[in-house]
Amino acid sequence: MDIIFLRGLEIETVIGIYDWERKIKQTVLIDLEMGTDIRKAAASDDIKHTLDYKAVSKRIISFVEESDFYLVETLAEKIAQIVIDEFKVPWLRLTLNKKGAIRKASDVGIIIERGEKQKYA
Ligand SMILES: Nc1nc2c(c(=O)[nH]1)N=C([C@H](O)[C@@H](O)CO)CN2
Repeated sequence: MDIIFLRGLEIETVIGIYDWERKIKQTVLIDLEMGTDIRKAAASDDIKHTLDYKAVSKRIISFVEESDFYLVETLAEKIAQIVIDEFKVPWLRLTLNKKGAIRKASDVGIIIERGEKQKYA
């Protein structure tokens, strides 16, 4: 299985469990690894034979900007489901970093893996 990755996608959104967090936008950083088979695209040199990482990033940005979840868990799970369902990705690993949420920590967040890693011949 090959991997297409997207790192450091920075998006402003409403996220958090406290009252003050419901009134402001905070930054989340998203890293995504998506399982795929890149060989057809490599052989044809044609975007239609691969996962378009620009299309994925635009969809995630638009979803996250409009969202207002309480937990990072919920936001991460929803993003994962969109990528799997709409882009036919069989496996992904998603890191959601709510940078600055913990005063004495540089980073805090969640890493999830969903789907099955494929074995290609
Ligand atoms: N497991 C989680 N713990 C916490 C979350 C969360 O989303 N998942 N959120 C908060 C607050 O919103 C925090 O980010 C603000 O400081 C606390 N714990």
